[in-house]
Amino acid sequence: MAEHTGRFITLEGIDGAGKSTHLGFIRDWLTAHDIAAEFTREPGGTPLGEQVRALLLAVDTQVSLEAETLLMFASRQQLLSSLIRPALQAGRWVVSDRFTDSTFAFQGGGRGVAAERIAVLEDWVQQGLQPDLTLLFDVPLDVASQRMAGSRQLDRFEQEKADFHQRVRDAYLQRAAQDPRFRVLDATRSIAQLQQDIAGHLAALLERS
Ligand SMILES: Nc1ncnc2c1ncn2[C@@H]1O[C@H](COP(=O)(O)OP(=O)(O)O)[C@@H](O)[C@H]1O
Ligand SMILES: Cc1cn([C@H]2C[C@H](O)[C@@H](COP(=O)(O)OP(=O)(O)O)O2)c(=O)[nH]c1=O
Repeated sequence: MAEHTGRFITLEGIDGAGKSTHLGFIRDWLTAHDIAAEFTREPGGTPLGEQVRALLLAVDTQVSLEAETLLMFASRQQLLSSLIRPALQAGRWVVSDRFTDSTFAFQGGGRGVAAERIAVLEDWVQQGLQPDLTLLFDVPLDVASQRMAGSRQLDRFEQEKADFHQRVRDAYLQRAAQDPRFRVLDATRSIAQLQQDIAGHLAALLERS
């Protein structure tokens, strides 16, 4: 028997790919289908997680790559135990703006932490729980940086050089190729085209028993 009855959806992509833009659309789609859902984000989503987020995104924070990885998982454990698991067990859907694939992509691909090490933390913290559907918003770096230009103050990750973001994108695509829970969206297309695709993926997930 499945561990939970709700569905767990995660949104992933390099910074500026456009994933946060679609949260409102997903919220409206779920409401229109009478589905109760929780929306959250990583790092963050709980009082402790939001403090971790503030620390990790601040441009003047000095942190080793191991400590950064562990803090991502500390925030994740808190979020899983206080929000994600209870919601799924109660039959609610959960939509998270980033989850563990971000750690494999940013700390793994971007910073060079071994994927095997991240997988140990994943097993410990998630105990087998995985998203049911992961939407990967994929764009070339130049499109993402154009989208971010002028529109926001860059955080500690966004300030990284282009080769870091290229490794993050490559790590995402490599991971997506190995796991059927991913849907890779060509996020260079218009918001309307993307929403059409997203609606199709949500409908398919709703149909899945
Ligand atoms: N498909 C799209 N086409 C054009 N602009 C987009 C598209 N998706 C998002 N944007 C714009 O790109 C910027 C970054 O989007 P955002 O959703 O904040 O990215 P992310 O959450 O992936 O970092 C925003 O200004 C947003 O309006
Ligand atoms: C969840 C997670 C996020 N991150 C990074 C990716 C992002 O640059 C940053 C915050 O994500 P995000 O919320 O996408 O930033 P924004 O609000 O600016 O769109 O944290 C990691 O490096 N590892 C992780 O495990």
